Amino acid sequence: MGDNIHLGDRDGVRTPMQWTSDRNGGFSRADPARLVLPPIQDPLYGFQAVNVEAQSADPYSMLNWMRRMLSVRKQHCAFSRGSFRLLYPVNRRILTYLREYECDGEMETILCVANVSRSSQAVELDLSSYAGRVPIEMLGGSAFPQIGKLPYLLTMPPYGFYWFLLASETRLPPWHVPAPEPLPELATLVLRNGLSEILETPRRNIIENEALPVYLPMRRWYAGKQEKLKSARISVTTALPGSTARPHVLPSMLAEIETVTSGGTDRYLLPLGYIREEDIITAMPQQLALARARRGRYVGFLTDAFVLDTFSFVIIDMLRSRATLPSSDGEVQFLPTEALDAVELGTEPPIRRVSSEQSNSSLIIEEKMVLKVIRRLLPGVHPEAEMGRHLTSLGYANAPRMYGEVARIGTDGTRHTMIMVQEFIHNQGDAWEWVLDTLARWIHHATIAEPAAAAGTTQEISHPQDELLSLAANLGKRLGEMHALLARPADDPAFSPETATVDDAEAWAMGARKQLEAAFAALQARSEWSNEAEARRAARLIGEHDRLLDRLDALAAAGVGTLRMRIHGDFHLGQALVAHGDVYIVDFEGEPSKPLAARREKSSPLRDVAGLLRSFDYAAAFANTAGPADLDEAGELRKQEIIRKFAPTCQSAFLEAYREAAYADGFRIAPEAEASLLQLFVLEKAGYEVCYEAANRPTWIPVPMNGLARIADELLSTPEGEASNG
Ligand SMILES: Nc1ncnc2c1ncn2[C@@H]1O[C@H](COP(=O)(O)OP(=O)(O)O)[C@@H](O)[C@H]1O
Ligand SMILES: O=P(O)(O)O[C@H]1O[C@H](CO)[C@@H](O[C@H]2O[C@H](CO)[C@@H](O)[C@H](O)[C@H]2O)[C@H](O)[C@H]1O
Repeated sequence: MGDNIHLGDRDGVRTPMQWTSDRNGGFSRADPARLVLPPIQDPLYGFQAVNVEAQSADPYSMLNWMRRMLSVRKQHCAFSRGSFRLLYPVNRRILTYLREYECDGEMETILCVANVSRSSQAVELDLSSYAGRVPIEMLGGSAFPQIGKLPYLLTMPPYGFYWFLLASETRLPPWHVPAPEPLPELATLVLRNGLSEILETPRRNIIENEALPVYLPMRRWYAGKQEKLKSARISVTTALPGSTARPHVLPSMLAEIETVTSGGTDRYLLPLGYIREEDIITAMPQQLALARARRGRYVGFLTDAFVLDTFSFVIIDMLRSRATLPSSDGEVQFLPTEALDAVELGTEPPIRRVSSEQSNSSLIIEEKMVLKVIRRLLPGVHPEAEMGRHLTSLGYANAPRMYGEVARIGTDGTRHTMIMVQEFIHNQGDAWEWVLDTLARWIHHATIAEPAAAAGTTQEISHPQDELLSLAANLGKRLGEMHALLARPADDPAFSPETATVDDAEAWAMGARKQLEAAFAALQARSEWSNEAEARRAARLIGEHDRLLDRLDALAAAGVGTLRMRIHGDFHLGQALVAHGDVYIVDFEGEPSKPLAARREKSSPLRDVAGLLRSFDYAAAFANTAGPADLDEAGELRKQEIIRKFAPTCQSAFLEAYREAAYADGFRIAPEAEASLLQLFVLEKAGYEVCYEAANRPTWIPVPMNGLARIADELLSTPEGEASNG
């Protein structure tokens, strides 16, 4: 600022500092004509246009940019003391180097990439030795796609640059959907006619003994990752008909895979289909392939039929015709609801896959319906299908309408729900993503944009904090309304509310005890923590085991006489869709690791409330590891203050709105019972989360572990019989 490149020698940088737009740029009150070297008057760079006062007020000015760069640089020793290693990408217009420095036992790695040319460039970097790490852009705090074994592609604007912190997997952004990892090597099967031939030897042996043992542990929906897989076999199959619209496509099959691990026997649904190589237009059929399959002159893949559009079309056709298909064990029934009749689809409706790598796999058909393949098959009535029908019949408007269910009824009468189809809710994402985005905006607002807001140069229409509080209140209101409906007397015994007895309270305490014991076992089994503080916290928590469990009975006893009814069962921010300024509740299947009967049990509605309270805590913990990395000490303090404030204020707004909406028509839970039960269920939920993360996302364990440690501290610091309002 203030350089005059037209002056000779070094005088160009010796012009006075342009402080303000006042006389002489605020540098001197003297008569401008009497200055030895007058400040720059140039219309572009003169002090009227460029000065410290104006630049301080603009968060995106050169001055503030420079401050942020300096502050980032100061926070990371790797910039000043780290090792320096040049990378040599093929594109020589891109300068790339790594800085690494070990600080407090942790290696910090920074990747710097600069486009030194005047045109946009693309570059492929070999970062395979950092596979699994997540590049976090250090100025804005945004996470980039995870590094894999393949070359890492970046596009750069003219003279653009990036500084990335190569962080651990826990910093993955919520939108991140990992590309499914293909099997390292695919066997080749030969098929003459239909898919049923895979059930014959030697093809069956190849699938069961070679492909599945590698394939299953790579799937997010496979819940046995912690145990050794002893065997996997195709236990039940149901042949689906072909599609009349696509006669060249080989009919798919509903295959049920029985797995045996040290933890027991499980059953998973893996619809199988065949796709010719020439028909493949996306990577997924190949990524999710179990084997190559040759059929006549065509080469193709035996793959998860979820990725084949024809599979979904056939399921919808079967539902519309209320079909029943014979299966190797019983029959598969296609059970539509009346609501399905009102939904019309085009001849080739577009299909969008939400993700194949969740607890279940969901896809969206023509933005009208969601088809969900249930992966872990359990015997019994499926709570989501049942709740969907019931809430639709009660006229509850904030959950998707149920369109149908596909279930296999075994020869012994056992039911296994395999697929569900429901209304698609147009949405702005789920509340988890929404909360994280809004929280990040709040932090940005308070740490970077606020000085500008104070100077009146920017205007936010609404404050992110207000938006968060309003979302929290909406969540409370809609959950409360749902519970108020479910608390009403019902003809169907599966839905009629009851009063909790002493036995129920004992069962609640027992359930929480088992869950916590499993969580302690998972914590004890973990040998490595990412830092000393975490390791100490885990050890301290484990040490509180007995004292904590001793408190459960008293907490549960406070629930005697309160209402037991059907509930959501696994309510968290990811189970609410944000749409039209409102929220919609989805995924009524309950906690996926429990048997169906347990998930259908009537329980306290406060379990759902506790689930959401925990979820705000998760969001706070997640936000703490994300967000702008360029904060100076004051900015970091403000960020911490926001994160500290966020969860409790949202939790209060949520609770208040919940009570107002739920406690009506004689359904009310007294404050003391409410406080004790919330403590019990929050504890149990945190225990569940530790186990869930251990089995599914082990790098996330610290999030619920830290939560559990804090809840335990709060509880143990209050004398027994006195509930803390944590
Ligand atoms: N009815 C729906 N309308 C729109 N999107 C939905 C609907 N149901 C589910 N989704 C989307 O699919 C995601 C996963 O659905 P969910 O039922 O939670 O599956 P899972 O049982 O695998 O967790 C949700 O977070 C949401 O983004
Ligand atoms: O959505 P699902 O039915 O598959 O539920 C399971 O997975 C959830 C994570 O996807 C898990 O939720 C936990 O992580 C969430 C953030 O990803 C957080 O908002 C929740 O509060 C936390 O419990 C859920 O417990 C599990 O059952």
